[in-house]
Amino acid sequence: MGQRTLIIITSSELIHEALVQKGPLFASRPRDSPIRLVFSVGKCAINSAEYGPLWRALRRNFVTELINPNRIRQCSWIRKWAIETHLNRLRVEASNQGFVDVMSNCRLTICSILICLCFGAKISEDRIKNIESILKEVMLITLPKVPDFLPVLLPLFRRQLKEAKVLRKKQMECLVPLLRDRKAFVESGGKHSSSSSEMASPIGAAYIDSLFELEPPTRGKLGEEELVTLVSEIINAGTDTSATTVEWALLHLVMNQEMQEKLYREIVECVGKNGIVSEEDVEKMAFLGAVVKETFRRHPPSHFLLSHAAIKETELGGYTIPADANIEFYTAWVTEDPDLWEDPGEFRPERFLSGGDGVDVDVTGTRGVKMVPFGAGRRICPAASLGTLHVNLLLARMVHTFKWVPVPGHPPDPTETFAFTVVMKNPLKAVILPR
Ligand code: HEM
Repeated sequence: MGQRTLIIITSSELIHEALVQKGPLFASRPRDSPIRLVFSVGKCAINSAEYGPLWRALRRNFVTELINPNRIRQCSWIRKWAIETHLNRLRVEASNQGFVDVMSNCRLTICSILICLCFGAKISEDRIKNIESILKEVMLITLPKVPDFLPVLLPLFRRQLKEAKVLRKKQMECLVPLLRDRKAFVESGGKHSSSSSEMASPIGAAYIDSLFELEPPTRGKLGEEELVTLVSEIINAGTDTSATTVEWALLHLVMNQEMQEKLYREIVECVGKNGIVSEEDVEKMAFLGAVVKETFRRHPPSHFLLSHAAIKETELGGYTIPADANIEFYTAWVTEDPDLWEDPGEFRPERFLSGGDGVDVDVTGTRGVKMVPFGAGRRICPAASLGTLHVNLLLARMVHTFKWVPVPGHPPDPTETFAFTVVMKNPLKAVILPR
């Protein structure tokens, strides 16, 4: 890999011009650093004509098999099961230690939902914890590093390359058994039973089934290495982003009890004090939607988008972008811009209600870039609606079931730190009181 120019784009107009107006000229940059390649086999046949068609086939498959509205409805039992388990776990944790840790619980719950969506299997909490921690390590080791931009420095990263290979082995060991179980289950028409997991219905119930079948153009079926990579990417892409959002939203609700009461009242008006919030209910809750949007604006889980590359020399906003330049988009900047937002540093969900400065915002960025928590253009997060549903539902059920208050003597600390997503440096702890 030769040396490439690195360009970081921060302006709202240039992000829009590059990703929406000139999208095809700013293609995805396949993961091609040696450390990333350890985890990206196959999907990432660099410099090969295969990458584009394979990526498009996977994306199409993702949309039809994982996030179409019918499939989302079919899988609502998974969220119900995972969130009930989540609320019980919080009760136990609170009675054992007097408070709960928000992030670790939300990560575990979202991760269990995504594992179940992918493999159609309910597995033990210890196994979910093991998968979650291995995938978190994978995510951290594959973050962009200096040799991604300056390959000449690669020799300094030999130790990390070795560590990456050991980690890849662990990743395969924890996911391949699930994958083989599911395959045997599907091939036996639902008769095969495994001692290590409880399988859901074999037909159409697990995302991995569609990957077993997939035959992308120019190549045969995907192998186990590739399947593990693809499923890990989905679990990683959906876990931290959603869990971080719930944690930041709750931080504001803990610090501002009036806001929390307003949200609680909206939920009770919709489902009653003892009802159970459903997926249809959350769509009717305007204030909940506003709290979640304001969280995406004020605390976008990811400050940068995925890497892009200029496929040929291109003009952007009057500048010449050289062919093959690495383009990074720093999108968090636009949500802090006082020309685009009133008092951008304030957390004020009402800005997304009638008359507010955010009410007409297009979060897909198609009509202009004011906030793009899911990216924009051809590479926009394919699961934005599913991610939003997970956040809305989890937050609504947590606020409906418990009143959230600060731990006495330990006020929440809103300092940020970077760990793939931008998270709270000191994870949120709170006391929960039954409603
Ligand atoms: C609150 C939740 C979420 C947020 C804020 C979020 C945000 C993002 C962002 C910013 C990107 C990069 C887009 C770009 O570079 O233009 C992305 C990509 C992606 N997201 Fe999400 N996401 C969320 C939930 C999910 C969920 C639940 C899944 C899976 C079920 C998922 C799967 C993906 C995948 C597979 C990609 C990569 C697409 C590609 O390679 O083209 N995301 N997401």
